[in-house]
Amino acid sequence: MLIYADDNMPYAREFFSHLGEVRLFAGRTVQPSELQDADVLLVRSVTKVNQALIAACPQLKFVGTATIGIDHIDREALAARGIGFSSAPGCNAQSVLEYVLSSLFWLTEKYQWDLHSKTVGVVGVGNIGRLVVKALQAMGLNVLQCDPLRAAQEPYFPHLSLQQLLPQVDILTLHVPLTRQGLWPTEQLIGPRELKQLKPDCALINACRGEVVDNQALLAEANTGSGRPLVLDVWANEPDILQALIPHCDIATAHIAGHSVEGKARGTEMLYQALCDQLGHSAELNLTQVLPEAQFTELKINSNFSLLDVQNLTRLLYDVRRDDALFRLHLQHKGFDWLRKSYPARREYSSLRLSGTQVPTYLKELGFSSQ
Ligand SMILES: NC(=O)c1ccc[n+]([C@@H]2O[C@H](COP(=O)([O-])OP(=O)(O)OC[C@H]3O[C@@H](n4cnc5c(N)ncnc54)[C@H](O)[C@@H]3O)[C@@H](O)[C@H]2O)c1
Ligand SMILES: O=C(O)[C@H](O)[C@H](O)COP(=O)(O)O
Repeated sequence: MLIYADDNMPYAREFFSHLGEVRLFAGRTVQPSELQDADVLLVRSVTKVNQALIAACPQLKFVGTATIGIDHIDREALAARGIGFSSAPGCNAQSVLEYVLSSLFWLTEKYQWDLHSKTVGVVGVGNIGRLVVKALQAMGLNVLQCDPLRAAQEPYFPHLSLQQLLPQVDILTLHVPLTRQGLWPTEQLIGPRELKQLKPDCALINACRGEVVDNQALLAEANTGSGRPLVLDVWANEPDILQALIPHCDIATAHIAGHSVEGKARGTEMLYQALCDQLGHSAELNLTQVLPEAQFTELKINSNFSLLDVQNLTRLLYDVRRDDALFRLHLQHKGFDWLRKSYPARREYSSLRLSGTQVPTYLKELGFSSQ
């Protein structure tokens, strides 16, 4: 069996070699003709699995994407050929939460906010949005939620429409999939009209998909001197992004919010399990067997630890300013995809075990583990 895997998919050989021959390919630039003898195709978000690619692979039996987003996959075309499919729902949700928290803590310091007096709007309350809501509420922030699909199914879900939510929030964070059809499409969900509905100083965080926000509208607003705090991990038309937006961003990164060591490895593991299920094999390897030891693993929390110390604690694991600095330094010469490919390791909060008799509950809600 020939298994083709994106060369940016960690541990692909470790997980899949006992099932077949693993060959690696460059995800962004691969041509369908390079994959024509594939039985299994394992991609990330940069490979478009469309009709042309599927037609070029007559033996294809399984396609997996080690990502949460599936807007690059033509699932109807896969189903029409009876090709098995799996994505990796939730694999990097914690990683995105940590990106959002680090960004919020930095904005708080930069603008000297009283974070706990802020109201945060979370749009899209699925795997990631739920973690964000839980973490912010645990720290005592006021959180408003917008998710019409959940509202339609869950009578007690505290949904506000986008129009109700926008004028009320001080920080808006987006966690929707990119969709172009259906009752609630998200392409350009935030455009000129929505920007006007926001408070002028409401911060905007986009770590879902670039096309969910009208990038030209953001630039037009920024060029008026609006000064709206901006955190952009994702951009319209990656990797050829609207570079004029970068100087207006407080944090600008290369679509790496989900790229923690655990987040990427979990994606590979989820595909491995899905392929084993399809083949009727039992899995021989799991995540804990492949993850390297973290550089530090234990920290004692004393009784005088307070909410004000959370920022310093989280910075031990991840400070988004590192990724912002790399982006501004290297984007021009090395490019968007180089930044993603050579992403330095970052471990999730759970890699640090907190000890002490009084580890606050909110730290567990943020994803830290305790003894
Ligand atoms: N930047 C990154 O590295 C990164 C990492 C992971 C995921 N993502 C993106 O984040 C998205 C969300 O991830 P997730 O795991 O939470 O997905 P999910 O499918 O679990 O949740 C998405 C939620 O959005 C809701 N939704 C859909 N349309 C909506 C609309 N018009 N308005 C409000 N809510 C709407 C859905 O009902 C769902 O609850 C992914 O689809 C992916 O594109 C980005
Ligand atoms: O949808 C996702 O899971 C994320 O956007 C993912 O982290 C994107 O990373 P890529 O697959 O492009 O490496």
